[in-house]
Amino acid sequence: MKAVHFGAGNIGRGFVGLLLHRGGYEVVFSDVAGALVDAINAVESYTVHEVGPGGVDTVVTGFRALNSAADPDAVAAEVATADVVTTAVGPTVLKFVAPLVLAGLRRRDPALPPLQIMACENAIGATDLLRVEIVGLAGEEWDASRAVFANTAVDRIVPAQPADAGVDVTVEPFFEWAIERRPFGEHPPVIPGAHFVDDLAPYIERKLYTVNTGHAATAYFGALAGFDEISDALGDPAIHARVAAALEETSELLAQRHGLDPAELAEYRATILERFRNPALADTVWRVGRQPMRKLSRHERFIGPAAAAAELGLEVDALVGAVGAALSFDDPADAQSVELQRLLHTTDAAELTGTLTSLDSEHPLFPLVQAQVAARQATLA
Ligand SMILES: NC(=O)c1ccc[n+]([C@@H]2O[C@H](COP(=O)([O-])OP(=O)(O)OC[C@H]3O[C@@H](n4cnc5c(N)ncnc54)[C@H](O)[C@@H]3O)[C@@H](O)[C@H]2O)c1
Ligand SMILES: O=P(O)(O)OC[C@@H](O)[C@@H](O)[C@H](O)[C@H](O)CO
Repeated sequence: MKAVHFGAGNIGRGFVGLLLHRGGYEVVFSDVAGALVDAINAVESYTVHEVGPGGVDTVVTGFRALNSAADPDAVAAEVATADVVTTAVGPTVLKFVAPLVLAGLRRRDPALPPLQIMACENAIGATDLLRVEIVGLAGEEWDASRAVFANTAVDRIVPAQPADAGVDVTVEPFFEWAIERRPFGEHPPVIPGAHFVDDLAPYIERKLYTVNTGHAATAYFGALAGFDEISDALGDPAIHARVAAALEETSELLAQRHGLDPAELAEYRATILERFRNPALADTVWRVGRQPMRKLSRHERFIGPAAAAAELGLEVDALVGAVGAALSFDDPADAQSVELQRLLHTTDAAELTGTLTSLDSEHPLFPLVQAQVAARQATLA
């Protein structure tokens, strides 16, 4: 069995590649970073180090890597004969992966089973997004019987890796991978430890609106207070209280929307905050806060739950406070952070609120976010 995995970065090697290897797939990593591709091809194995309570080391073998920027044709040839395609490139990069997957499908022997495609990104409906890109490129030639698409929710914290780590990856021991079951019919992919579910919505929303809302809130409050590391930021009682309050608001929404048990949600929140506090993980506010404009967009970790909660008349003060902290995220190395700070200097508060969140000005959340934008602009004047 063979899997082609796009994005040989932190989660690609430290989670998706690892579980595909455990499932018995040969893993062909495809990446645009030439030095990373060379480094992967220079070794016969790499080690995933789990740090924290119960952590173990796992040696991964049976992989190779291709440079999709230098040799897209080779990638298409691998896709043509693969069983599974996965991605972990970031939601905004899926449109660049789509042409390669389509090129592989065009070359695929019609006698082969449908290609099983799963995008493993932090976004609701990421695989749907990839499917729309592929189908759009194919136009009238699209043959829906050649591929199956399943949305997934992946959870494991994999920080940026030290420069001297080679292709080894340090990760937390915890992981969760929920995958839509129905698209696969009787033939799901072999991924030990993953669970297949009929309705992914509660899983992806619980994950994105708890793990990622809490993580990003910690990063933005932490950066504002001068912390570099997530574990240190959460050690600050004032930041802990603000993050916990934001997660109580998202839990209330999840309980109402999906009927999730409040006591189980409280336990889930506690586990997650404990994961963030893992001192062995060396995760930074800069990685976790990366791409703040993506994180402030309509269906993402802040505006997604806050908009839905506001529509239901639920509390959103803590989430709105976290949005305010996100507006202060100022990392010269992050293109979206630079653009956000530029827009704050140049754009009227109401217009910028609409640009960032895509909320209608009549939406009950709109004036609350606009007030945060105006307050941030007042500090810059
Ligand atoms: N790191 C985590 O803790 C974690 C956990 C769950 C989900 N995710 C999600 O996984 C995705 C990747 O995150 P990451 O932390 O591994 O980032 P990363 O930057 O470590 O890895 C992304 C990789 O994608 C590669 N890439 C960029 N453009 C590409 C292209 N066109 N084709 C092939 N490869 C390309 C990059 O070179 C890089 O190696 C994101 O959507 C993220 O939200 C990350
Ligand atoms: O990858 P992002 O930028 O969407 O979010 C940053 C982190 O919150 C994220 O990578 C988490 O570590 C991960 O989602 C944990 O499962």
